[in-house]
Amino acid sequence: MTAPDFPRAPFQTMHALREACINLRGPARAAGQQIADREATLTKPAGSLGRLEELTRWMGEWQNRVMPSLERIQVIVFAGNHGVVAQGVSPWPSDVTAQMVANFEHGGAAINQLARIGGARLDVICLEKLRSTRDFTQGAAMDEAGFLSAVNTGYVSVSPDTDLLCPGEMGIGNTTAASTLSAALFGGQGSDWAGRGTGLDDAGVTRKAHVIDRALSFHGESLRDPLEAARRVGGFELAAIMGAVLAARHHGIPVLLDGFVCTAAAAPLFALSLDGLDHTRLSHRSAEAAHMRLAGLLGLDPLLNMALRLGEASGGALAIPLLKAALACHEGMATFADAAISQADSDAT
Ligand SMILES: Cc1cc2ncn([C@H]3O[C@H](COP(=O)(O)O)[C@@H](O)[C@H]3O)c2cc1C
Ligand SMILES: O=C(O)c1cccnc1
Repeated sequence: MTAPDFPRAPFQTMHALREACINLRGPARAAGQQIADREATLTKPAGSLGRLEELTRWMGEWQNRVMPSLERIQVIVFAGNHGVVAQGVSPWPSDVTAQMVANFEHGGAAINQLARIGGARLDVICLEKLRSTRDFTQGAAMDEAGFLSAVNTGYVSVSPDTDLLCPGEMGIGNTTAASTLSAALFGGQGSDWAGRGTGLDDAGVTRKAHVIDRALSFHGESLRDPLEAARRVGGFELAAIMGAVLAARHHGIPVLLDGFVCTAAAAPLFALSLDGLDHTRLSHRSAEAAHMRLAGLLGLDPLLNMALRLGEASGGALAIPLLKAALACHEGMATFADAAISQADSDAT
């Protein structure tokens, strides 16, 4: 578990970042067609491996490979702290963020186990030495320099030769940032987006909803721009996730998004460009109530429904074996010709 050496920051200005979010490469349709053609020859009724078939095609189209690879998988957990914790939005103190980073480093967290099972490398990256953002009910969470630095850190943490990226986060208070950012991007009020996070009771959820409403009215029209919304009511680790997901797009790396916080962090890319998350799949449906509201708005259909509500990239890591299974079938199955199996009467299908 090592932090990579960082090359020069790719985005010096908000304008440069915005351009990079808008000028996106598309999928390699020719590779996808070849994958579909091979799939049709494999010894099974057409379409019978359901979403596994679609996942293979998706990986191949973004990797631009007729035979996709899952040799090099990167799980990256970005850690950051949140000034809005001062408003009583989490049952846990901000100190837990650093304590969990130490736990990641000692191999004791859920993500250590799940990344190992998935055969993935795990990087843990602390943003701003875990200095808190500004309380966004009273000002912008980040200034432009801090926001860009976090986006750049996320961007350069993705190795261009990675086959699959699973981004995740650790940051006490960050479900409030995710809810506020979701409301800023897609509308609605605090009560539409506030959930229990790490275990708030009903009174706590009501308080959290009011905090979100106060932030929305404080920032007002400035939230109309997705990057401004991410800077004003997001967080350092959310900005880094956005940077990492953008880097994956530029390098042709498919991405498994995690739960509510990770999905909200990536959502500005969709708000800036409707195809901005086409290289991602949603690994799972989080138990955080607003996750499915957000997923529906983004057009993302979760692969797993395991009632996880953890973060840390846990859902993404848990779904890696599904992708490996899809690939194993595509790669290893015999064709009808190889196995000398008669095919269905095409008039009857
Ligand atoms: C021990 C512990 C480990 C965690 N791992 C992820 N989270 C998750 O919970 C936090 C968000 O929830 P809220 O907004 O309610 O604070 C984030 O750190 C998230 O990654 C954890 C939380 C705790 C307490
Ligand atoms: O779904 C998530 O991302 C989530 C839910 C609860 C706590 N932390 C993260």
